[in-house]
Amino acid sequence: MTRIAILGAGVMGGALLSALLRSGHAPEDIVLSERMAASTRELVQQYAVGSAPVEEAARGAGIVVLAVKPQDMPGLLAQIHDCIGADTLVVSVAAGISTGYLEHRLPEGTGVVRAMPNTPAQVDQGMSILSAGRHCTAEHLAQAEQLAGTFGRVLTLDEKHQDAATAISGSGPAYIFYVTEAMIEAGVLLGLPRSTATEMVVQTLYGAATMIRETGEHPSILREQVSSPGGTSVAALRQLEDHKVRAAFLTAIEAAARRSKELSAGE
Ligand SMILES: NC(=O)C1=CN([C@@H]2O[C@H](COP(=O)(O)OP(=O)(O)OC[C@H]3O[C@@H](n4cnc5c(N)ncnc54)[C@H](O)[C@@H]3O)[C@@H](O)[C@H]2O)C=CC1
Ligand SMILES: O=C(O)[C@@H]1CCC=N1
Repeated sequence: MTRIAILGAGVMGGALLSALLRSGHAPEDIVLSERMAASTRELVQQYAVGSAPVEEAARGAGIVVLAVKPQDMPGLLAQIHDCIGADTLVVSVAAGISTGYLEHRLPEGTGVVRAMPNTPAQVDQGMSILSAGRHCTAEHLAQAEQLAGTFGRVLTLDEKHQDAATAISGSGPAYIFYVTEAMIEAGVLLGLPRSTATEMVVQTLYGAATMIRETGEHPSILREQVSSPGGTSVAALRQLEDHKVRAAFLTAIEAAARRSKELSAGE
């Protein structure tokens, strides 16, 4: 089986590691490299996978996953440059880092895929957007799609959409968690015990998301079904409009996309 090296085992690298194991990859086919010794020890003990310095982990791997912060990418690429084989696929999950940037810092002709996953990958409900680099073959892309498919849904899009993908689905869970927190806080304000408010909010989010997926209806139709004339929902929605919550989402998501562009240091 293809050996997979995960370089950087923080939130995303760790999520990928556990998803691969859940989906049946053998621990001996996965090697991780993490510069924080305590995290490495914990993951190696928990998952029985091997660990090695980045150079060693990358050498001989069929797929090398780069899961470090964008700021750490130049150093990592310099470290592994001479360890990438001719057929190795390099998959980067870093926000803002383009395939061109990676290709310029890896051996000429390296197959590269830029991926934008999200943290629901931890529970196999991820959303990953993939974009192929210049030297990425159909087989490379299929490998990357299969890899990302182990922890959720996958879309393959032109790279020009990656900043939008980062802003919508990459960072998206943060907005949903923020809304969740706010709704729980509102329940507490109305006198509910925090645990009761949490259960109500979480099941409501889960139910609403499931409804959107299963009915295929536009969210505005589903919202109208909840909003009885002169009732409670319209009273609340009017406040959300008055406080420009929709406009705030547009501005916020634009800011995330802008930040994704800024993180890209060019080629
Ligand atoms: N957290 C998220 O929701 C998402 C993160 N991403 C991207 O994933 C990448 C990683 O993000 P997180 O996992 O959140 O960060 P993190 O900080 O949790 O993990 C990064 C890990 O890389 C390690 N590291 C850095 N340089 C290293 C090196 N040279 N050798 C070995 N290990 C090294 C760090 O010690 C750290 O544990 C980022 O580029 C981010 O843009 C993408 C989608 C979602
Ligand atoms: O906030 C970030 O920069 C990363 C990329 C997408 C989600 N988390």
